[in-house]
Amino acid sequence: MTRSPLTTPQPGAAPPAVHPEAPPPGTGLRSHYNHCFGCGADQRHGLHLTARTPDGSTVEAEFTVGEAHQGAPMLAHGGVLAAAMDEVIGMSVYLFRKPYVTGRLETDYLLPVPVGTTLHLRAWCNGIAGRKAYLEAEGRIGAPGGPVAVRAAALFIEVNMEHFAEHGDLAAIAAEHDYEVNP
Ligand SMILES: CCCCCCCC/C=C\CCCCCCCC(=O)SCCNC(=O)CCNC(=O)[C@H](O)C(C)(C)COP(=O)(O)OP(=O)(O)OC[C@H]1O[C@@H](n2cnc3c(N)ncnc32)[C@H](O)[C@@H]1OP(=O)(O)O
Repeated sequence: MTRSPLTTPQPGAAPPAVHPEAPPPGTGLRSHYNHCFGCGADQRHGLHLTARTPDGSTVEAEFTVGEAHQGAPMLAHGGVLAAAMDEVIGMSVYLFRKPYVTGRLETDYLLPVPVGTTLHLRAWCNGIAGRKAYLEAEGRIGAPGGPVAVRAAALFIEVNMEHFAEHGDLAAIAAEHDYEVNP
């Protein structure tokens, strides 16, 4: 991965520990929001990623590139692939049971990805320093051990739920999460 210093764990960053309330190994992860472009079942234009964790600290998902995801004829749009990486990384950091948002996302495109391809996505955390989580993901063509087509490195920043209340629609989130809007 060609990464910038901004997505390279800073000195003193600690390796992440599996959260005691993380889903057990082998468990599927539920969508964090029904209308999410990445994982929401009710978002008809979305990517519909469904993920699982093999070990409570990393996440795996598959994304099949469809006609709606084209950039060049019959080839995946780079921005859509970046969205898939953003989503799978977001799912992996949510295993730590805190709300995070993407601060920075870097993407390497190594191979063209034709429509109809299933990308096998994997995301993991390289370290945590305060509110900053340093994460990485890859997308492999056709199989978990297939050729790497996309790599991403990201810096996610921990926020509080008020972030979503102030800037978005906390009530919509609270409808799906165990969170009181007006405690
Ligand atoms: C949906 C809610 C559901 C809730 C349920 C639970 C949560 C579920 C969680 C996950 C599920 C999956 C989610 C999938 C979706 C994918 C994720 C997205 O697409 S998120 C959308 C795109 N991202 C934004 O909209 C962020 C917009 N930016 C901001 O709001 C702010 O800039 C923010 C919060 C990122 C930082 O602002 P500050 O004021 O809080 O903090 P400051 O002091 O600026 O930064 C803190 C530290 O981080 C560094 N930093 C911040 N941004 C950076 C950047 N872009 N590059 C490098 N460093 C950065 C700073 O230098 C600072 O570092 P130093 O502590 O001084 O060492």
